[in-house]
This record gives sequence, C-alpha cells and structure tokens, in this order.
Amino acid sequence: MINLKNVTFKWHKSDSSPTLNIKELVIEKGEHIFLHGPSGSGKSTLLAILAGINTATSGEVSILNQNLTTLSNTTRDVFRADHIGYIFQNFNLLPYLTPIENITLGCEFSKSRKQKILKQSSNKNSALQKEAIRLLNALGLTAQYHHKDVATLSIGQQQRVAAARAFIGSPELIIADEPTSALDTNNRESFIKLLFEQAKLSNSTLVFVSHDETLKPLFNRSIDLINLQEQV
Ligand SMILES: Nc1ncnc2c1ncn2[C@@H]1O[C@H](COP(=O)(O)OP(=O)(O)OP(=O)(O)O)[C@@H](O)[C@H]1O
Repeated sequence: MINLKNVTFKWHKSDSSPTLNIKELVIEKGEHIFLHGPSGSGKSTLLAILAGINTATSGEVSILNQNLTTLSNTTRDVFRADHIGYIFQNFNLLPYLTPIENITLGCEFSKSRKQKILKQSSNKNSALQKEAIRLLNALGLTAQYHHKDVATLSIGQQQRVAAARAFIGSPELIIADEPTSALDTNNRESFIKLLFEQAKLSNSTLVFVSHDETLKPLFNRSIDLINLQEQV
C-alpha cells in the first residue's frame, strides 16, 4: 500500500541536513498506524509526502503501486483526490457551508469517488447527500447540526465533519494529522473507534498522527518517527 525507499526531504536546498531521512517504510493495506514523535520531528512533513502535497528531495515514494515522485503536480493532485482522504490538524472546512455541503464538495474533486457512490444508489440526485448524512451519523454528528454553518459548530463537531469529508467515496488511504488534540481522553478514544469502524467499512488504510501515546494501544502498529529516521 505504502512503500518508501531511501527518502529524504529538505524544505530548502541550502538546509544542512534533511528534515526527513527514511531508509524504508512499508505499510500494508488495511493497517491502522499510529505515527508519533516529538514536536518538530517531521510527522506533518511525512504526511504531506505520503499525500503528494510535497515531493521527496530524493528516493521513492510509492502509494498503491504508483510512484508519486514521477508524477506531474496536476496528476499528483488527481491521484490524491481519487485515493486519499486527509483530516487536517485545523480541519480546513469552509466555515459558511453546512456539514453536508462541505462533505459533498470534497467529493466533487474526484470523479472516481463520486462514481463509487452514484453506482450504489438508485436516486442519483440525492446519492451524495445521503452518503454525507450516513457518514455524519456514523461519526456521531446528530441531524440537528447537519444544516448549520460549520463555523457555528464546536471543535469536536467540526472534527466529525472533517472525518466524514475524508471518508466520502471510500478512498484507499486516510491520513489524519492530530485530529483529536482538542478533545478530552474519553472523546478521543470514542472518536478513534468511530474512525476505525469507517475505515473497516470502506476498507481503508489509516495513518494517524498524535502526540498522545495513550492512544497507541488502540492501533495495529505504532511507528516512532525518531526510530524511523536514519541518523545523519
Ligand atoms: N513550510 C515549512 N517551511 C520550512 N520548514 C518547515 C515548514 N514546515 C515545517 N518545517 C520544519 O520541518 C520540521 C518538521 O516539522 P513538522 O511540522 O513536520 O513536525 P511535526 O513532527 O509534525 O511537529 P508537531 O508535532 O509540532 O506538529 C521542523 O523543524 C519545522 O520547522
């Protein structure tokens, strides 16, 4: 599913040492990975490389057998929209749209994700909306909030919208960057369990970043970025 070989990444050519220096990273389809490491160790940088938002300075980054380093920027953007759902640290939702609008809009960027939903539905007009509502309910946002502006929702509620947007159209890979940092421990665990349920339903691999090591036992495998990095 994910294969990294001899990957380095420098933010600037003049940097004396790379931010990332990873000899090998293999993640299998369906794994739920907990990625951790101290602040500044490069977790968000690595996620941006996996998502093709940034490109490796050297080495090979292969996702679903596609070497991202050989793709043009436009093709990489299409690849990301088709295969990757990203839950951002600050959610990146459009504040004056409703949860349903935010989620269905996410799907407009990928023909293949949209098609997956339309294929399973007899009513093509309402299929995307229905799927958005199913995901919001499954992720714990009750109907009374589905049509309110996202800006009026709490952080925990916005987080559920961001997760639903990532999952719509069942992308193969879900990347989550510290999405639980604003929640208390009980809510973190229950949110992660809901993420796992959706990941299972859509057969998605999950890479989840957090500082909070108490969450580690919930996952199949944890990766410490400090151990993964080659010392230079
Ligand atoms: N846009 C950028 N331009 C230049 N340097 C950057 C940029 N973003 C991050 N860095 C640097 O890359 C290093 C790794 O940052 P990154 O955000 O990946 O760490 P992190 O492990 O996700 O940290 P945190 O847990 O605090 O979110 C840091 O030294 C940071 O200063």
